[in-house]
Amino acid sequence: MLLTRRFIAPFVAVSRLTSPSSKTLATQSDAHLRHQCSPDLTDQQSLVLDAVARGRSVFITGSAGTGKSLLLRHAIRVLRDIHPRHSVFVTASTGIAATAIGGQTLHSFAGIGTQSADDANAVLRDVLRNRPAARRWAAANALVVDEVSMIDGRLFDTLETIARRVRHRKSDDVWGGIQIIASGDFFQLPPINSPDPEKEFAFEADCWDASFDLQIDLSHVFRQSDAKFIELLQCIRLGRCNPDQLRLLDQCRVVQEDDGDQWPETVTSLYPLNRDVQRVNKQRLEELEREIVVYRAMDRGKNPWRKQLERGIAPDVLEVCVGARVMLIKNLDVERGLVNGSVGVVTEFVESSGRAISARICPDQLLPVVQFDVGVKVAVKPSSWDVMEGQVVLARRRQVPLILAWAVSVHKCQGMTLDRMHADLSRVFGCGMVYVVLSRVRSLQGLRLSGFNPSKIKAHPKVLQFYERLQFGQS
Ligand SMILES: Nc1ncnc2c1ncn2[C@@H]1O[C@H](COP(=O)(O)OP(=O)(O)OP(=O)(O)O)[C@@H](O)[C@H]1O
Repeated sequence: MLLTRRFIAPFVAVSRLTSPSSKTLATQSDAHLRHQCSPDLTDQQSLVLDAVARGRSVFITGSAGTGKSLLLRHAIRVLRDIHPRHSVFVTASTGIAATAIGGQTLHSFAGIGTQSADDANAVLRDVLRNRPAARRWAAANALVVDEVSMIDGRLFDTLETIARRVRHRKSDDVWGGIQIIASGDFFQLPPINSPDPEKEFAFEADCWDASFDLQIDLSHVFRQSDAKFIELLQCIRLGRCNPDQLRLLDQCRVVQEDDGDQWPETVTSLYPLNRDVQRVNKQRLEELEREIVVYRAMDRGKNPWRKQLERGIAPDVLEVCVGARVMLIKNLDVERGLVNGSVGVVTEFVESSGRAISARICPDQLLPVVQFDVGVKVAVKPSSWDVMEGQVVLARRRQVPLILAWAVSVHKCQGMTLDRMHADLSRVFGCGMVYVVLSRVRSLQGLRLSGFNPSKIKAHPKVLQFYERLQFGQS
């Protein structure tokens, strides 16, 4: 399922690859593909990797859980194989998303800080004065942009203008010839404070269609397997639920004294606001009345990169005790089910052997042992989160990859898969948020709701139109 613009037949009529180097690129990529296209990937996912390996620019979209993030990781590997490594820049619209894929924010890559992109010429002047930023633009052969849905159309156009002007000696093409791989779902979280109502979304940018050889809407949902639940989520995504579907959601409502066994005691609650998350976790931790072990993140690097890490998923300070519900925030061992979002309970602390944990993170050098709900028990060692520019590590955070799991914020749960979840929707606002929340959980059986009101299921009309256009182009 794909929209074609310059992508008329497989890899025909693509105007970008006319440079002498393009043949080399194709040969390298063919060899690469035989190696990379794992049989586990769907046809659509393989098609994307094939296009990426052939130097095409691709927009990857799809419902929650269709494998966009997994595919993007594969695509980054392909890009690093086909281009000189220092010329591949991995970015995302937010610090959390950027840190999750080992990149930097799009703003910091571009050298535009967080200022408004209203005046492309003024921004361009700033970028040209900012030598490291101008060098990055000049050096880039490929630019990855994750969570592109959170970038507004005016900024997208401004970035394209910067790329073309900085690189005019290299290429007059769109984005100055940079291969763009963007990923995101416009039905999920929208841009914040878009300055121009005509260009609220990136797909409204003048250069949007010209930017991509292939725009693909991934259709196979992996996170859920129950067809009824998948259909319900699709309807929520589109902002249209029928009465039968609303009844299904109604059955998930939390009733007082409900589910006496383990609901909602051991279940993660999702809240839109951070202050609710902190309040619930603090209260539950205190109720345990056990000795608390503190883990402080160990950072290196300068600002603004350090700041990006501080805004990321790994906490500055993690406080846990025996009995605390915790959630993994990294994929530790996918085969054993220890993935981003796996939850469990801290059962004990053990002294680390060797240098498994720095005294700067935990003076007593204790590791938390977690009994995960998937049945695996492990002593969790610190992990690293990097801010990368090309191949260079700009900043690094080391921390134990856990957060308290009684409550998690909607923004932090992006990309997570949860077996059981209680969602408090009373403070949900805007389009897409109900969908983001509900699409984290694997099954309807694992879902409990409070504060739900059908009027909160909303999709933006422009987004609906854009996806209709995608479907139309794909038919
Ligand atoms: N081809 C595949 N075969 C098996 N599992 C897959 C495949 N592609 C993705 N998955 C799995 O599906 C789950 C969801 O994938 P992923 O997180 O990449 O989806 P996503 O589209 O980025 O979701 P979201 O929009 O919610 O962030 C993950 O557990 C991932 O490993």
